[in-house]
Amino acid sequence: MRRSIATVSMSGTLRQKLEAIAAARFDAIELFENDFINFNGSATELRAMAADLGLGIDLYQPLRDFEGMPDELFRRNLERAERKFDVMQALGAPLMLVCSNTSPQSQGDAERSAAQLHELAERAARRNLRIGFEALAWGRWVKLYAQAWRLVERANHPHLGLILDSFHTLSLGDDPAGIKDIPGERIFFVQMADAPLLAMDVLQWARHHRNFPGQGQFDLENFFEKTLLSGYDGNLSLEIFNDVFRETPNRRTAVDAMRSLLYLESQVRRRLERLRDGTDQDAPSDALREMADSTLRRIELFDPPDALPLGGIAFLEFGVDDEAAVALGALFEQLGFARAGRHRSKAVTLYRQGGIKLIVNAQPGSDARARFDQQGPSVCALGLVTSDPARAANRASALLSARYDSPRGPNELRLPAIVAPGGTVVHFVPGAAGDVGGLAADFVPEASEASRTDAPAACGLQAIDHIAMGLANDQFDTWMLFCRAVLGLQPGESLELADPFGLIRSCGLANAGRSVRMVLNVSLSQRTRTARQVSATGRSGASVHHIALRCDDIFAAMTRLRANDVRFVPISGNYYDDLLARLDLDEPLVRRMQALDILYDRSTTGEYFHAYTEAFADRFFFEIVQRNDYDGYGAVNAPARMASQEQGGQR
Ligand SMILES: O=C(O)c1ccc(O)c(O)c1
Ligand SMILES: [Mg+2]
Repeated sequence: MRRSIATVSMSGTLRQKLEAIAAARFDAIELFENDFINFNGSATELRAMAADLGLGIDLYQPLRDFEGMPDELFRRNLERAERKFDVMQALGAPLMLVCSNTSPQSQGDAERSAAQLHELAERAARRNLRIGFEALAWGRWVKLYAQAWRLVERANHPHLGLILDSFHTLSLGDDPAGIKDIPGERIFFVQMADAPLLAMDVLQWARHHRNFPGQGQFDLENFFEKTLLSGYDGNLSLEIFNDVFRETPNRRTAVDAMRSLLYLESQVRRRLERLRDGTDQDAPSDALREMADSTLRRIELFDPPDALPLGGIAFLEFGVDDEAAVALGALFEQLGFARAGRHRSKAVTLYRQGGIKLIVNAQPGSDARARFDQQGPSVCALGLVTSDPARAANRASALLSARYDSPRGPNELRLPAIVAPGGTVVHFVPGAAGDVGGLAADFVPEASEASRTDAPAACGLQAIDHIAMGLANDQFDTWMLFCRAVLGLQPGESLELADPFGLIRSCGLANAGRSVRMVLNVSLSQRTRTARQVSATGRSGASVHHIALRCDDIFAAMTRLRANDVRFVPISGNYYDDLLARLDLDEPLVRRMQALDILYDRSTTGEYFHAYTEAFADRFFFEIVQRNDYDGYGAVNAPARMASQEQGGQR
């Protein structure tokens, strides 16, 4: 299958788009007509430019408002088409996309529409070109792929075929199951687009909010599987109209685009293998198993190493300078962390409590220190536990993440590591290497620690429950795809939360075992605290915004943390009165929460107690959580937290 992308999907001039698309190793483009019309060169020049970059121009699109027109308009349409055929021949583009008519002048007479499409295909055939007909979800008469296919069948011309676009099918809630019964060779092109589920006018949704497979909520794996089962083996293409992509640096967009296709292919490959092997939930018929088998033989779908189960967040590493190292170390001790060791050769300190490991890195010349210089104190790296770190890194590389190689001192452990979008380093840590995840070797206990009389007592914090990222608007989709494709996390629901100065969009992701959780937060306003923290990251556009630490008894933990003078975000008394009004809770329990600024949420399965520390250096803060069979992140309480942070005051 040739992997391709429509030029409308990214920012830049046409030349810049093509360069980014080629750099991400696409085979071809769909040339969006406006990009050509506004190009300051001829079709021949564009053809040469694409060829130099190794890109085919596989589709010219779209020709609008064609089928079902009154005779006079039909004649004009044919003239228009002939001129576009001239352009296509000069471009070397073999296929034209005709989208279903949206004009009020079009007539719903299928015979007329089929005859007109036949004539168009006949004209195309004379030039050895082909026509693909696509149902737009808002077409006047043709909205569904089945309707488009009926017209194509009726027109009955070998140079006329069907074009599928997942957006139009899935936005209308139509079932793609019927696609597998269409002869694959009559499907001339396939466009893949995902989208968040939004209750809005379908045209606005389609023109502004599409995104790449794996970034939205459509079931594209099912759609693509059905397409492949038809026997189709043409282009796998992306056609994404998205307001944010129009301004996102196009090199990143192109890499996201390719990653989304590689991920989709690999997921569908596994689905087809399960279908072939009969290991799917519903027992497939022999015929279906046979179809899956022949599809897998016919098409080389991408086959990266499988995502490995993750076993937790092994550590977080903070980039600081000497001064911030002291301040952050002091905060960690207040939080009940013990200084567990100093790095053999670097200005790096390890803090531990329960199963949590926090590393403070102030080593001059290190990448951590460079991150501090750019952004102030921040999480520069994290470790994820997996049984096979090399394999996890190989999957990440296969899915286009860059490798990270740290400079290594004598006898130091080097963990396979990759770079997450925006520069945070993700190390893969072997689960088997003891409870320090193999890090122990790098750190030596400080002799003075053992004899310290002021060493902090633990506060009962056991594990890193989740980390929340603050993201620039154009990083959200990039991170969503990274978390799903590279790390194998699955998203929960996407929510909008009210900060006093704007809305925050928030989506949690977790692994199947729920030992690794990430929350992606993006500010839709420039004025929220999240937005200010994100802008402090400069071009990176992504940084850890808070770190949630889990305990088994939050009342005991909070009492100790308070005794250590940890400063928490104060919560309004009105919040607790509202809790009592909303939920059937014990008043003494609520008053105990109030005394400790503990927030509360309940789901059908369980309960969540949580509290927030004041921010460190206005960059990130900690959340103390207790989870009782609860799977969310207390999002209903985020507005209370954000309002309190803005109103100031402390306890
Ligand atoms: O929004 C549109 O006009 C439009 C054009 C061409 C397409 O392939 C499509 O899916 C939508
Ligand atoms: Mg389309």
